[in-house]
Order: sequence, then C-alpha cells, then structure tokens
Amino acid sequence: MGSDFQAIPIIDISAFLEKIDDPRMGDDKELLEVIRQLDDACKEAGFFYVKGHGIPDSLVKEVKDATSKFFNLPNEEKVKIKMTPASGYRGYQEVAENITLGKPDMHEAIDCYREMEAGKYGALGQLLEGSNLWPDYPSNFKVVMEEYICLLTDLSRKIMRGIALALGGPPDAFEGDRAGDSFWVMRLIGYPVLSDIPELQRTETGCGAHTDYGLLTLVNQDDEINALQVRNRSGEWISAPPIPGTFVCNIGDMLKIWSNGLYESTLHRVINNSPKYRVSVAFFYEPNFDAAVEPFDFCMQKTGGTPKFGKVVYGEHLVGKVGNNFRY
Ligand SMILES: N=C(N)NCCCC[C@H](N)C(=O)O
Ligand SMILES: O=C(O)CCC(=O)C(=O)O
Ligand SMILES: [Fe+2]
Repeated sequence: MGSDFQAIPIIDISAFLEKIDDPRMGDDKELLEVIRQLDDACKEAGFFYVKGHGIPDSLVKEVKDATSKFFNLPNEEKVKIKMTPASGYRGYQEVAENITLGKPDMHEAIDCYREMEAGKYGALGQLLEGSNLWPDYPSNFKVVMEEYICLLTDLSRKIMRGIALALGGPPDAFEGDRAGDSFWVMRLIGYPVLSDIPELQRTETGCGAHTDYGLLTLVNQDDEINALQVRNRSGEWISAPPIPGTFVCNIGDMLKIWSNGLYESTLHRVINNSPKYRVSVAFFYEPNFDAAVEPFDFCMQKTGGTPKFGKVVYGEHLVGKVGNNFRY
C-alpha cells in the first residue's frame, strides 16, 4: 500500500453507469478501470468524489436551495416540524440538539428516513416508526426531496454494484436481503456561522468526529465552503473541499463488516470556520433494516480466512446510534 492519503481521489463514473446493469459488462475495459479506482479509493481513504454521476445539476442545487430557505425561516416556523421520539426521530432539530462524542454539534438539521409500516420490524423498528415531516415552505420542498431520494437511491445501488465487483464478489452482493430494500436516511444540514451562536451554547465543531452507520454516504455539499475533514491513518485531518458537480462518497460501518475490514468506515468531522452559513445534504444508502451483516466469504479469503467482526443486524446498530444522538 502507498503512503497515507493527503487528498480524496476523484472518480469519473460516467462510463460505468451505462454498463453496470448490463449482464455482459464483465469484459468492458472502461468499466473495469472505474472498478479498480473504486477499489483503490475504498482501501486507501474510504472516501472519494464521484463525478459524471448523471444527477442533474439543477436538482442538486435545488435541494440545497430549498434546505437553505427552510433554515432561514424564523424558529417558530421550523419547530412546527420538530423531531421528537414520538415522531420516530423524523423532523427538525435545532442547533446543539445532536450530540457527538458527548458534545453538542453546531448544526441544525431535518432528518428523514425510509417510511415503514407500523409493526413491520417488531419492537426494534418502533423507535423509527412515523411519517417524515415536511415543511409547508418552501412549497416545492417535499416534491424536490422525493425526486432526489429516488434518483440517489438508484445511483447508490449502481455504485454498490461497482463496489461489490471491486471486492471480488458478484455484482448483486448488496441487493436482495442485504440492501435491495435500503433503509435510507437523508439529513438536510445547516451549519451556522460560529460567531452567530450564543457563547454559552457554542462549541467549535459543526459535527464531531464520527463514522457513518451503513453502506455508502453521498454528500451534496455547499459549493463555497471548505469544512468537511477526513482523518487519515496517521491521524491527520485532510480537507474534502467542495468540487462542484461531484458528490463526496464514503463508506459506512456495515460495509466495513461485510468486507471484513478490507474497506474502512473512515472518521470525519465538520468545522465551519467560515463567515458564511453552510448547507449540506447527506444521503445515506443503507442495508435493509433487518439485514444480517457479517463478513462475506469472498472477503474473508482475502483477509486471512477468519472473520474480524461478528454478525450485526443493521437495524440494531442504527437504533443504538439514533437513541444516543440526542439530548432526550
Ligand atoms: N446517520 C448518520 N451517519 N448521521 C451522522 C451523524 C453523526 C453524528 C452523530 N451524533 C453520531 O455521533 O453518530
Ligand atoms: O456536512 C457534511 O459535509 C457531512 C455531514 C456528515 O458527515 C454526516 O451527516 O454524517
Ligand atoms: Fe458523516
């Protein structure tokens, strides 16, 4: 393996997207080259930018604009869709409500999850049961977000086919019972200017160091502000500056387990030290809520033959995290 990463690689997936659902893709040179780049990036950084992803720029921008308009509303308007345990942890949370490493985060957010029928996952699913809460203003909010979720779900599924091949598995390794019915999460996030936050409430981090919980995260970040940082193996914080037209992608905890540690879920954090409000929209493509996650045989063969992690049910991992993220 080369030296520790100092920048996040950029991968153009346009040639790959057209072919990844084609059963005859096996010997396509361009496709194999993208898969090799995915493998390198996942091994070295656990983070990469994707360009050539096919999601219209206008939609990518509209999602951030609608988010920013919502966060600009007066507080009494925003709390109309307040997140509570009773709402299934869906809805709006104020600055400092989310806790990471024991400290309040300097961000506000709307959390949405895939909707599920009451009782579908028994007692375990109860915590997250509920309907997503959408604001009345801006008026196109729900339509724009639902369109975006639909396109990002399909894009993520395709990238996961590439990652399955990169790991040496079958292309559909993450479909069916594993992530064919992804329990996706979307977080619309706003990071205020630090000096605008009352001193008594203020900490220095927008979002403290964490790993993501599931398979693959796609971040649609503010085009103007450099605030996302990724930790390399030597413990240095490497910037992931905005690159217009790309998503920042990173690996979650469940992919670390499935790959038996070949791919890591890399620590990252957000610090908005800029004089401007930062908006970012994170889409988390996750396993099925009830997916049983344990190292693939084809990954164990490459990593000494023994499992490095025991079996985890994704919903248990998620509920354990969400239940501890907030101040109630
Ligand atoms: N669904 C995801 N990945 N959300 C990321 C939030 C990370 C911060 C959270 N307080 C934590 O400590 O995990
Ligand atoms: O705001 C960002 O750029 C990333 C946010 C993030 O890491 C998260 O919500 O998990
Ligand atoms: Fe994250």
